[in-house]
Amino acid sequence: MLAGDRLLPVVILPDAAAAEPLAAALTSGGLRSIEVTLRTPAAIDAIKRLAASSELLVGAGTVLTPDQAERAVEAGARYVVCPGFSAAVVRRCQELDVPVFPGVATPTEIQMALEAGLTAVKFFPAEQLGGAPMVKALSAPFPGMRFVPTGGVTTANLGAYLSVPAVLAVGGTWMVAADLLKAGDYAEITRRTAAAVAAARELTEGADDAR
Ligand SMILES: O=C(O)C(=O)C[C@H](O)[C@H](O)COP(=O)(O)O
Repeated sequence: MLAGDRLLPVVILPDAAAAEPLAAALTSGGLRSIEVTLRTPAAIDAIKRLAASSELLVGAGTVLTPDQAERAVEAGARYVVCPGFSAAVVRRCQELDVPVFPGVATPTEIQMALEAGLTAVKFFPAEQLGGAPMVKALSAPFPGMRFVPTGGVTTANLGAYLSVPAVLAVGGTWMVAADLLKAGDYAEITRRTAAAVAAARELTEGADDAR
């Protein structure tokens, strides 16, 4: 699902009316998914609008409770991302048949995710936890687990993450930074998105050639 672009833009939307121009900016930058965090009152409405009107695969982020997962899925979210591991949230998503990516930071949490039947998790906050070398070290004992490092990722360091075979995709707000959304600078959002897409494509194709 996220394996195509290997990039997941994480958005904190203050105003649901920004949903459509933002979707257009991301799509023209070459992206196909978006994670709308439930950090603002506009989030559920924004998910509804994106699910109804854009070609993007829309997910909900910062999901902390089973009820939030349910509301997000009702609004049209097709996957759920959490900052940490909650067995209750994971279970509800599985009941709803929606992919869920709980956040992990330790081997213990990865084992919890494995026990819950998951094959991919978010690694959060990635840079603060030790970056790409930490993902590499954590992935060694869990060969079946894939990671989505998020937190502190930028165009400058995404290559280090995407070079780790266990990394499914990287996520973050850098392509859709709050100041750009506030200023309505969709051209810069498209520019950052296109730069990230090009960097990710180059790395992924390079890795495929080397295999
Ligand atoms: O809470 C969640 O579920 C999240 O999605 C957390 C966000 O992914 C990170 O806060 C993004 O971090 P930055 O890219 O460094 O801004």
